[in-house]
Amino acid sequence: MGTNVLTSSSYKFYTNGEWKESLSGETIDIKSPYLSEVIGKVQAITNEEVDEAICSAQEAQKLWAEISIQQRASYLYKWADELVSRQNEIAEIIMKEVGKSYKDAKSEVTRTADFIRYTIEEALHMHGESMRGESFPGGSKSKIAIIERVPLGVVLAISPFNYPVNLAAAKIAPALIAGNAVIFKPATQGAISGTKMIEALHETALPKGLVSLVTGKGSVIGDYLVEHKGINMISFTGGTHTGVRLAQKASMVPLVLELGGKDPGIVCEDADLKEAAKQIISGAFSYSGQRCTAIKRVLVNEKVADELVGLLKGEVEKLSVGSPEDGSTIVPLIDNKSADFVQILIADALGQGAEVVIGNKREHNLIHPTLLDYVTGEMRVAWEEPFGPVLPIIRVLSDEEAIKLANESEYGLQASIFTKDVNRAFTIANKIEAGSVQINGRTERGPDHFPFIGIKGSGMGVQGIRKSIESMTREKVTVLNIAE
Ligand SMILES: NC(=O)C1=CN([C@@H]2O[C@H](COP(=O)(O)OP(=O)(O)OC[C@H]3O[C@@H](n4cnc5c(N)ncnc54)[C@H](OP(=O)(O)O)[C@@H]3O)[C@@H](O)[C@H]2O)C=CC1
Ligand SMILES: O=C(O)[C@H](O)COP(=O)(O)O
Repeated sequence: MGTNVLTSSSYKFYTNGEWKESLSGETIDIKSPYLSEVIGKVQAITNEEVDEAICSAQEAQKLWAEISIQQRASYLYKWADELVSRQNEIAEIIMKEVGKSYKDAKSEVTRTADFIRYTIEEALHMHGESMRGESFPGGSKSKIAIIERVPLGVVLAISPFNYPVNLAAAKIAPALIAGNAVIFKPATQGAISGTKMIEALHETALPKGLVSLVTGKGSVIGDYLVEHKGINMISFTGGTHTGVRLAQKASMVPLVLELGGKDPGIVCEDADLKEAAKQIISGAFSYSGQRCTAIKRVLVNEKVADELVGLLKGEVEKLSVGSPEDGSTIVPLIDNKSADFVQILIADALGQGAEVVIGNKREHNLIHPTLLDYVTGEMRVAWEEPFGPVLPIIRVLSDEEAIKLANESEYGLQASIFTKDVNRAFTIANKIEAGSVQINGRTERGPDHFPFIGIKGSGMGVQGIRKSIESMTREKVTVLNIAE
């Protein structure tokens, strides 16, 4: 850390194997969330440039699907190696661009390299199947179906700001190994990190046109990309509002959507409260709560609520607050608008009788970790995703009430249950409407080969290495009729 890694004030977009400036002549300023300065500009590309990218992707994909998976793997292994060798530079850019601590940014890069390698290995070990007609009444033994997975074509990968490298590569790697081409649209705040990741991919001498980096505001080029007839599959991670809009615009293409969340941490009266408090605070406040999987509300049994609140407060007091350059856990939010939104949720709750346990302090877009007690269902913070460091505590009288409140949410990403009674944990888990339920642990996406699922307003389809590969391929059946 320390040297200035942002060497170019204006970053180019990437298509057909070349780095280009947009003919629009327009760029977008990328302002660091904590440095109060513009750290670079990215191209605002035109619809015609999107067309060119998709056209070259279609061409390149045909040949890419023809070569062997071992050949495709060799490019991706090189990509993983390149990322590792550039980890310090990329981590520093992630830190500056999205305000994530250097340590977390670095582990995002190494996690990405691990992800790519595991994706290759998984794909190498995925095989088709065959079946004979004789199993069905009247069917014949001489009819054999060979069922293989084939690529879908051109995958549109749209990623959010909070994991600008990892969540993008988590789409690009499975798409490529399965034989697809990729149009990658990074979050604008995150596009420089995305550019660096694609520079590493470019170093592998990947065939021209196979991957394009298209930069520009989602509100400007998003619909054009999503509705484009040359796109055969969309993998999107981002907010629920954007995802729902996208689903309405996209027609007749498979979609995987990983969206927002309001993960509850349910604490039963028999829980190990000390451990629960640790897990909840780490789950809620890492990277200032800017994680889809952050614990975003605590539903605690009234009998142990006072004790838990004391323990939670103690854990919050240990959190470091400040600059990502100092390795702080609580860092300035991505922009002022996001901080304003968190502030509105806090003010609404306080106006309706919630009590501040700790926090509710703000310096520009840095919001100190805030615990709110006595939150009720009337308050917005009980239901809305803050994407910031505020954790509401709702006191409940029973497991049934906790389950009811958990399920009344529009979201269904994950939930955590804290109890020493495994039967009780399963009884609750079975009733929770969420993609995943964690028992005695914080909500989180990893390890990355686990299926990662959002239901209701939290998404559609499944990610996770094998599931991502499956989502970017389809089954194809070839039937052999042997002469008898
Ligand atoms: N379930 C999951 O796996 C995850 C979910 N998330 C969710 O993402 C949100 C935070 O990320 P954030 O980046 O702010 O999310 P946004 O929804 O604002 O943006 C996500 C991506 O969508 C793009 N986009 C914006 N408008 C359109 C459009 N009309 N058509 C197509 N694409 C568009 C954005 O581009 P641009 O930046 O240019 O606007 C960005 O690349 C939170 O709600 C969080 O919960 C985050 C991570 C993981
Ligand atoms: O954006 C997010 O929040 C991630 O998908 C969650 O990943 P994590 O649980 O590994 O932080």
